[in-house]
Amino acid sequence: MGHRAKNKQPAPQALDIKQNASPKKLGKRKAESLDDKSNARPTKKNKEAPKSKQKGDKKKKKSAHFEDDDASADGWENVADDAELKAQAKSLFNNSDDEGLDDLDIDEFNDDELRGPVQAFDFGSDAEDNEPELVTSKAKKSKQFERPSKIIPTASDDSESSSDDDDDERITMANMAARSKALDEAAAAEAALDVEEMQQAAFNEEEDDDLDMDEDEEETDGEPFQLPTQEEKEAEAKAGGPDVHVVQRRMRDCVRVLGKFKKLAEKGRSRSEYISQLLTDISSYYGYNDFLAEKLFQLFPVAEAIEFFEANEVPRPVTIRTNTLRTRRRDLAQALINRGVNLEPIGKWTNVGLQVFESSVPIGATPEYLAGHYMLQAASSFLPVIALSPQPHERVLDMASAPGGKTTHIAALLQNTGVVFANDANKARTKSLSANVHRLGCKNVVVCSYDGREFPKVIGGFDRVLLDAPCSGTGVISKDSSVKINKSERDFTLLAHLQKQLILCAIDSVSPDSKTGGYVVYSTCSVTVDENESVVDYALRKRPNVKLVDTGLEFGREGYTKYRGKIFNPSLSLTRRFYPHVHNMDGFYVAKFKVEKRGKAPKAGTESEIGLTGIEEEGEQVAVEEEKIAFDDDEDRPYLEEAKRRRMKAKGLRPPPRTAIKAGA
Ligand SMILES: C[S@@+](CC[C@H](N)C(=O)[O-])C[C@H]1O[C@@H](n2cnc3c(N)ncnc32)[C@H](O)[C@@H]1O
Repeated sequence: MGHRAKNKQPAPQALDIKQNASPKKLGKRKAESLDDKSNARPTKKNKEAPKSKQKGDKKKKKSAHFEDDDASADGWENVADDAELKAQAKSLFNNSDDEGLDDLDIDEFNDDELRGPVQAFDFGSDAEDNEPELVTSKAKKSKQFERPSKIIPTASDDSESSSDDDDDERITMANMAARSKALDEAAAAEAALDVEEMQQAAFNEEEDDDLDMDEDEEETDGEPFQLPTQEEKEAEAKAGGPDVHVVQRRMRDCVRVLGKFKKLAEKGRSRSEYISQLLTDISSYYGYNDFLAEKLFQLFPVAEAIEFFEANEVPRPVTIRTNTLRTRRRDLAQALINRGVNLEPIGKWTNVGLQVFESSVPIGATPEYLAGHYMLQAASSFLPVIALSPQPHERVLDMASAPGGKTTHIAALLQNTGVVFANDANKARTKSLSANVHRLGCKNVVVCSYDGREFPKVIGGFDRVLLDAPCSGTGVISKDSSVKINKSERDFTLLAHLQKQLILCAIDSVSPDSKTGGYVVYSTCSVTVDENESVVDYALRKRPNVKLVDTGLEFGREGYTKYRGKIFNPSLSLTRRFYPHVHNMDGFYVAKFKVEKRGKAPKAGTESEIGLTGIEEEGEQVAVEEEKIAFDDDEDRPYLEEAKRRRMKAKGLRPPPRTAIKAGA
């Protein structure tokens, strides 16, 4: 267990600077900047709203909102007085009455337990089982919806403190989209430079002073920092590892030096030495295995990586999805408020989601919960279904569906028309799936249990397919910290191949003749490129009859089009990444494909149909492969063979030795 994990017991720190800032933890620079902020200007809210209104009891205000019938257009955040609050509440909750297709939702406290290949799941830990325990406490409230504090000031901190008044506002689900956009923009410049720099450093072990981006800038970042010597490291190891404060300070220093390498680095030390020290400290401080720490670290510019690791130490907001088959969001909100639940609408991007700040009753065991009025579901889990956008009367396949958060969301959007085939390879998990389907009153769901790779042989011709794939769960580490230590390189390789097989089957299960649909949505609760862009890019290469289309999601970072030497189809930028430290939701990835008839695809690079056909690979155009359905190429063969052996084993048969399969293949 890492230092940070060991010291994690207290509730996560919120960004309420006055309450939570600890000079000891945040370090000198941060502490100083916090002192400054203690005299900070009032937030926009403070400025705009009369004091007496602001101090009012939030819960009381909200009750008033739900009672009022006047309509208004905006969300909660800028509300100035009670009348306006009421009007806005009405407006917000009226949206859910529309039951439009944009207000999808889905659950996902479940997904954490559902990750990984079917054999690897912990069948006993169904999240639905945990729901009744979920009582949000007052203490939790201030922590949950605010951005986690950071041990290291970053570029995004700077941009926050220097930009307009909005920046002082806490991050809620409601203002998250706008905040994340601003953060994205601020981080973009740093990211572009820093990622490039990181990548080069990774490929090139030699010191490269030219990578210093800040050489012309005035040096304002303090003393050069000296890495520990070999003797110091040995002494540290002898003493049972470094002191937590030493590690914190060293991490801060390494980030600082890596930001201004030429100015601050010790003479004769390479960038990769600093990165290596930082990675060692990240592993020990946060409790990751070295492999995963590095894999996740590589995803971000240096300072942002620390934000990501910090965010994984903090629980995400508790959110629920209104089941519009049973109730309306404003009615549900009112009912829960009456029970002492403090909540508010999530954001404008969903009209069925509610964020729960505190509750005196277990959110997973209220009469409304038991009556199926809502699903306890992470906000990120709404996203794939929003992207899927199922239309009434369609036939939809949810290929990996247990315990059914997204299935029941799809069913609600279909308004109990059409049909949802809710499949999951894990039969045990289909029990909780069926239970949820019943509880939420979904009458258009067929539950089945096949290996997803058997589709479309089992049944095909769907209007839409959701593949919420089994994954490593690197996006939900705050819920399941075991991921930090139990994922190896081999797991990622195997998972990626299962995902590649499943995605081709998902594509092949869609009818290109669908009048209303013809879409596949691929999602994971993981942030690794192996499980996301690489899989989607593979599908584009193997299925020239598909192209990526816009997900329809209002926020999220663009998917990578190149990563550590890999070049993906440019249309990968249409896919979306979600991060805990940016969006205050679980790490998630969403891609949406349109499936066309085979053989109709134009050649790569023609018109705007990027991704519809093959891509340039090592200078050679990958041809349109009309009938290439089987996974019979060299890339897939070893994985297919391994899968075949596992299937035989599962059936109690003795698989032939690996060499024999190869010979007979
Ligand atoms: C991320 S979870 C799905 C969560 C679900 N979509 C929801 O919203 O509640 C992944 C699921 O994939 C299932 N699974 C694993 N391998 C599979 C396979 N080969 N075919 C179909 N399902 C599989 C697991 O049993 C697990 O329930």
